[in-house]
Amino acid sequence: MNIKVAKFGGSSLCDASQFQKVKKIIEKDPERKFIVPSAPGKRHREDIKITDLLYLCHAQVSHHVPFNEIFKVISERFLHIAKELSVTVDLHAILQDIQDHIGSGASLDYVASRGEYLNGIILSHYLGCQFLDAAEVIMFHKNGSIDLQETQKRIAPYLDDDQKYVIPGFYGSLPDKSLKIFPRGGSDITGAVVSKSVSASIYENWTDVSGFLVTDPSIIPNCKPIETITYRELRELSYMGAKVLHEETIFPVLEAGIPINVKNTNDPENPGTMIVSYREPINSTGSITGIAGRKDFTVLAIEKNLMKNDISFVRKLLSTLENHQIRFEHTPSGIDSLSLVIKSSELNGKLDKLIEDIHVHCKPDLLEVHPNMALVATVGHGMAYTPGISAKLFTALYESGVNVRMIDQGSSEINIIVGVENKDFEKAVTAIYNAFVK
Ligand SMILES: Nc1ncnc2c1ncn2[C@@H]1O[C@H](COP(=O)(O)OP(=O)(O)O)[C@@H](O)[C@H]1O
Ligand SMILES: N[C@@H](CC(=O)OP(=O)(O)O)C(=O)O
Repeated sequence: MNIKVAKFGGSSLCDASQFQKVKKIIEKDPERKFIVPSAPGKRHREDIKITDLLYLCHAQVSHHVPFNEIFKVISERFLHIAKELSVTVDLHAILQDIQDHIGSGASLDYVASRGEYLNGIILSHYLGCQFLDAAEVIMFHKNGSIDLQETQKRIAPYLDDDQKYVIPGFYGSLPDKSLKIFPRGGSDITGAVVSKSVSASIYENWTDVSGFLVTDPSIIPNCKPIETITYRELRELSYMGAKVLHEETIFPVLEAGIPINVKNTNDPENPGTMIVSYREPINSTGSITGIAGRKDFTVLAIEKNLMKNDISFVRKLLSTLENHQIRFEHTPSGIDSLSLVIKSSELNGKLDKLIEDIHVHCKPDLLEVHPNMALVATVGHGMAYTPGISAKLFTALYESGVNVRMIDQGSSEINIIVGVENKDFEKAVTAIYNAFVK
């Protein structure tokens, strides 16, 4: 029998009524054998995710401030879900144990992971499935990278029975048995790691939208969904800010070619989006796959006459960044000019010294700092080979009055990135969407 892995995000498990939808989905398909839950997410716009409350608990304890009030909110949320679902597991004892551990200075990774752990326990009881603690099966190397071989070995004993298993998302264990979490949003990565480890026929990622949409629905309401997208396109879009899937999700499933199906827990019959290794390139109708972007970058624009003749210039510039431990995103360049696009958060408290050091080591003729920039990526497999795409994109931006401050097609032929001012970000996304999709 094929094995399917089904990951349910925090929005799919935010309250008892969402759990009921999840149960129907799991019961509908016997192949859905491994279920990966996140912690309860937001029930409405102003709500707070359980994971955020757990981070807050840890911060309170590290500042020697009482955390009991916040922990009470967390406990009540889980107890309420369990009560509404008539789940009889003794949550009080488990919650007390967690509270004691947090109070005695448990690690951030332990504290942050408890939302998935508790949700996993409730979900497994509610579904009548086995609970498989991620601490026992999702294994990391000492250096913090995922140990796929060991994970596969640990999950192997559970493959051939007729049980279904709930494995909480977001965390696993280091070789010394301490807990380690993935980056925020990382339950998606757990789902991919489990899929790879069990050679799943498909990795279903259940969320609150009907698949990967062409762009962020908070900018374009009723945005069109993407039917099929390649891993590479997805990687570009999620790296550039499309929130649905964590940007590292594809790596475990990429080599094995396991398709990811993004589906909507609130509309389970909708086919959602299939993420696959290959699809036909976009054709001469000039369509695109998606648009994503982020605000708050700073561009350092550097000019130096005969820059290309100074063979050590780029090395000196990048060494200066390295000395300050600053990561950059893009480096569009011209004959005698080069720009560094850096997340503004990377520069906090470091900008003045960085500029001083660039002047000392690289001696540029001109160095300008442009803060408050946003990047907008338009992504589509085969875009570079399709005449007219750039013209359409830049015409749309021009006609909307968006001032394009930077262009970067990079070496990947599936992406055109433009830099605009933060204030023009939504306008730029809307202009591109209307030109290509509407
Ligand atoms: N391109 C996009 N397609 C779909 N959703 C997007 C996109 N960009 C941003 N989003 C947002 O991502 C949300 C789903 O991601 P997330 O909140 O992490 O879900 P989950 O709780 O299921 O993990 C959607 O509700 C939507 O608001
Ligand atoms: N709960 C964790 C992990 C996660 O992936 O959550 P979600 O699936 O709701 O994005 C977080 O908030 O970061």
